[in-house]
Amino acid sequence: MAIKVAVAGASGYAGGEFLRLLLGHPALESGEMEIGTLAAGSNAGQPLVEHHPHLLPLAERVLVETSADTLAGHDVVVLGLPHGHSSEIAEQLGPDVLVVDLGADFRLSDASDWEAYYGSAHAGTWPYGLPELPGAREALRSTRRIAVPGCFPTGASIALFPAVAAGLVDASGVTIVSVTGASGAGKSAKVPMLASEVMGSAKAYGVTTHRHAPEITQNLRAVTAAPVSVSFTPVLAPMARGILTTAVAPTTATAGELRRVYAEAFDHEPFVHVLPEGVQPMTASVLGSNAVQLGIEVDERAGRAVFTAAIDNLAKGTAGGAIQSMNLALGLPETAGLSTVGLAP
Ligand SMILES: NC(=O)C1=CN([C@@H]2O[C@H](COP(=O)(O)OP(=O)(O)OC[C@H]3O[C@@H](n4cnc5c(N)ncnc54)[C@H](OP(=O)(O)O)[C@@H]3O)[C@@H](O)[C@H]2O)C=CC1
Ligand SMILES: CC(=O)N[C@@H](CCC(=O)OP(=O)(O)O)C(=O)O
Repeated sequence: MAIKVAVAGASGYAGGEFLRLLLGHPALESGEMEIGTLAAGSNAGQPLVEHHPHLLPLAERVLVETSADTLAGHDVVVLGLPHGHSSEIAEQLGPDVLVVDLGADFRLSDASDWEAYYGSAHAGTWPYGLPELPGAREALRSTRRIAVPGCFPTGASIALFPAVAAGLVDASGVTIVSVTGASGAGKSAKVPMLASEVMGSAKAYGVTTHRHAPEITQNLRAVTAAPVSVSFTPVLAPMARGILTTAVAPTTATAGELRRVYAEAFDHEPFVHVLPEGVQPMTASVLGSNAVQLGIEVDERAGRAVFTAAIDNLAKGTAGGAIQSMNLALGLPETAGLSTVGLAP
């Protein structure tokens, strides 16, 4: 019997990217996997391709409403819904169903962090879909519930955790600035995402308040007993996709010491590529792929380590990361359906 996959939020950016990647998945091509229900909210009843003209192999598919009934009878249910909508649906799906939540509902373990940043009751915590973090891959192999990380925490956590775990940076003084494309806000975003407002300008937002600060902090606290304090600022830039994160922390380590620790952490990781000294990542190099490109430098005059990370927010930052974790949970090759080569220039 083929593994049947349903996608809720299929008309959205994250759901659409999940489907694009799934269409190239070898299990789909071999018939081991099939695409079942494609669900939406207010756009239920419309053809999928009206929202995703690039998904032509699914040209016959019509979006249905999102409910426990329409999502029943699947082996995998992917939820690409706005925050706060996943737990009600997930509760109604059986424990044997693999539920992959692209939203934030189950990422944070501290209920008070959730309440402070999201302003609602905490739904719970699921295994975190970032296999590169220590211990995460093993947990994902045996789970039926996956909380896919936020796009900013994906790049920032990968950029920082080896240095923090090895005690090579002062984790109480981490400053992160991430430049992001507009698709991170979802297709429903209007002002200030109109092309006329995004093109030709860059602007910081969520300064001191962004909800990904506690998620990044949680990921770093998981690898060290030392104090962790993170300042996080996102910057919206005129591009459709991509995130370039710059993470800076005090250090007395040399670049060589840092590079040895990062080689140990990532030499065997299929999607994380540490670039040679002096070479900086760029978002174009990872677009459409599941790759993370990392730069590692030490500013000796300032006593700071400077880590840079490029990801595609919709690929490794959401749908690609989701497929990587889904593969692990289904016992499929972790890299199936995922490219490591981006679209540059
Ligand atoms: N965009 C990104 O880079 C990232 C997104 N995510 C997360 O993925 C999730 C989806 O984001 P994204 O795709 O960008 O958002 P979009 O706004 O592009 O899509 C939202 C989807 O949810 C559906 N939806 C909205 N309200 C309801 C409802 N009440 N009931 C059922 N379906 C509903 C929409 O359907 P309809 O078209 O009918 O309105 C649409 O399919 C969010 O939780 C987001 O935080 C995570 C990481 C990165
Ligand atoms: C440009 C832009 O608005 N980006 C979004 C990132 C969305 C995302 O990845 O994260 P969640 O899954 O936690 O919503 C933001 O800053 O809120």
